[in-house]
Amino acid sequence: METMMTVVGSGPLVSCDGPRAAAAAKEQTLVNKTSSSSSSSSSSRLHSKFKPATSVVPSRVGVFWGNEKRAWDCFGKQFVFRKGLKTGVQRHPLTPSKLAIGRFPKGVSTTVMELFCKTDTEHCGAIFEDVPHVTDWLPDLQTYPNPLKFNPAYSAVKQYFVENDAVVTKDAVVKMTTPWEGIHFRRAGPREKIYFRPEEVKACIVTCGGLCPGINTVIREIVCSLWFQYGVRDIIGIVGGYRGFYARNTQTLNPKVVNDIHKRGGTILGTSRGGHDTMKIVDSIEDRDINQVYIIGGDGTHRGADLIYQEIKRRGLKVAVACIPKTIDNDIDIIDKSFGFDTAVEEAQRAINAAHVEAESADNGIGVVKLMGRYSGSIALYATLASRDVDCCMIPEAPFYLEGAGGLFEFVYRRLRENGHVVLVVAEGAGQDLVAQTLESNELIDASGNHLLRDIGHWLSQQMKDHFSKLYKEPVTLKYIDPTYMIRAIPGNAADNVYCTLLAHSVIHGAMAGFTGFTAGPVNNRHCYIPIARAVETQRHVNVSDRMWARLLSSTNQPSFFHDKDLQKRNVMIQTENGDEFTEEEYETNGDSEVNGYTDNGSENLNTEDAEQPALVTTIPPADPNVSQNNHAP
Ligand SMILES: Nc1ncnc2c1ncn2[C@@H]1O[C@H](COP(=O)(O)OP(=O)(O)O)[C@@H](O)[C@H]1O
Ligand SMILES: O=P(O)(O)OC[C@H]1O[C@](O)(COP(=O)(O)O)[C@@H](O)[C@@H]1O
Ligand SMILES: [Mg+2]
Repeated sequence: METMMTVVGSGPLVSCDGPRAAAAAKEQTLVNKTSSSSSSSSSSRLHSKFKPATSVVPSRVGVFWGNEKRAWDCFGKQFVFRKGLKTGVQRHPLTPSKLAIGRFPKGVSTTVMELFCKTDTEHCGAIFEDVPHVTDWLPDLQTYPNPLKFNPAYSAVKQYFVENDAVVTKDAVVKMTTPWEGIHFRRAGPREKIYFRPEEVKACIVTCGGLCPGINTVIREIVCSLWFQYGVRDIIGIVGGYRGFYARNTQTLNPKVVNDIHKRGGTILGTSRGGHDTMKIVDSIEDRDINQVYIIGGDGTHRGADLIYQEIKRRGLKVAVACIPKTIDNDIDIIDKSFGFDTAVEEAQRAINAAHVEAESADNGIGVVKLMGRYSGSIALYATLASRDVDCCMIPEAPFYLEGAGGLFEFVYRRLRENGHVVLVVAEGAGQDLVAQTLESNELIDASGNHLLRDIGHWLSQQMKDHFSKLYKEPVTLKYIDPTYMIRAIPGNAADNVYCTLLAHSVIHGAMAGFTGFTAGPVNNRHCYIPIARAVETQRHVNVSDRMWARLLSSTNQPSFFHDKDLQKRNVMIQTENGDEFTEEEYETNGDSEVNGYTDNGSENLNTEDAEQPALVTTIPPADPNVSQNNHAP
């Protein structure tokens, strides 16, 4: 490796005092110019010995990376690809998409290693899903010392810089016998060397898709961190989402402009759906000499960002593309949780509280609250668990039905009888199949191509009113609350603001270090860089077969709405008017399958004129204060 020391103009920004500062300032003016990226590209940064804390298998532990045909080891001379790297076979064009951290016996041959690397699932070890780096297509880029080294705020921090071979495991829980297995991501954080001279950086920020609490905080912290930590002075905002790249003027951003924007909801840059035109966007990036693109958005935005990154790579530009996952629905996989989610759940409490107060104050009060969640019921789940006032929570992942044994009507009837009121939370994507049965098919999409959902909250409320007014003499009092936009159009809370700050720091450190095509977020509470495409490969859903959903079910005691008839027969306890309890099966065997106005074929025995002797409860009896079927006070 050849290293040239070149004197450049004034250093970035940081002022320090004393002899250490003088030395630091001197060092700051030196640029470490490497003629080859073999020591600076992300591949070589991973050349370190990987040792387990305790050696559970008497084997050698190493780091190698490979694709389907080849494998490189990082410390054994016997492996030919090590030699290949030295002679200049850079990561490019043999860029492996994945890097495996493996364990293999001493003296193992290359052939065996190749076998190990054939598939990701081989027992050779863990998978490292690395992010791209600008040196993948520009191998001879210069590096520069990270100015944070001279920043008094950070220089005191021991081991401030993140080791280049630091990875974070996706699965925190591992087996003792195979602790290395599983997927790993590159740990986020500042690197000792950077690939952009701060004076040359022209950064832009764009926000796309729906709103989310905390977007302004992310914008603020990207601007302030670039400015104060790295000395970047040229930062612009792209106005109005992706289409702003080619259809709108830009906005100059500096710490003064963004000073108090974190106290406001929304995004000061504006946002939009649709309008993604990869070529026009990359043309605009080139024309404006932008070399760092920060994109804040959800799954759709990430798909668009990946196309931008691919086109930038195809054109061979020195431009870093970095995303910050934004989704109120918390539906981006891999990362622990998206920013703004906590704030949204907290705000949802206000709506649930209101529904509860209204329901409690009325005779046979029913409160219905609709919360956001297109395909993921995370907000509804967490808001329900947090509240304890909710009797039943319905989410897209858990189908439910209204009529018949084990259905929602029956459940609501029981809760009214027991508690005098009932509170329902429904995620916007829940029960779409049910709504579709009664409303005309109306396949509408928004400008981004997202399906527009039917209004389950309104539909459900109407169904409840119709059902209970037909069935009982006393009608129910139903209040429907739709706080949809209120929970996302607010500023982030304290915890989300701190989280947004960390996200902003993660992305700027990554971009300055030359990484690109990545999104950032915490995995097991450690911030990581994740390839953009990987982050949206799968969508996060509430897993109704895991313990979190079970916790909700046990907290509300709501029906699980299993369709399996046998399961229902085993689990559904039927209570007769005189208080006797039977399983549905026993009840059927006894020849009387009608309970509380419900028949076993799922249809109500309505109090209509042609029903000869309706065995109905025609009024909802007063609440019994000693009976409560859920875990909250009646
Ligand atoms: N598959 C895609 N390819 C390219 N751009 C996309 C894609 N999906 C969405 N986009 C763009 O991303 C932006 C935001 O997408 P959208 O789905 O509305 O919100 P979100 O990113 O929050 O999911 C829009 O400008 C849209 O045109
Ligand atoms: O009315 P809009 O802006 O299209 O937003 C509605 C949708 O936005 C969401 O909040 C999700 O938006 P994103 O995909 O942009 O994160 C959904 O919950 C909801 O269906
Ligand atoms: Mg989306």
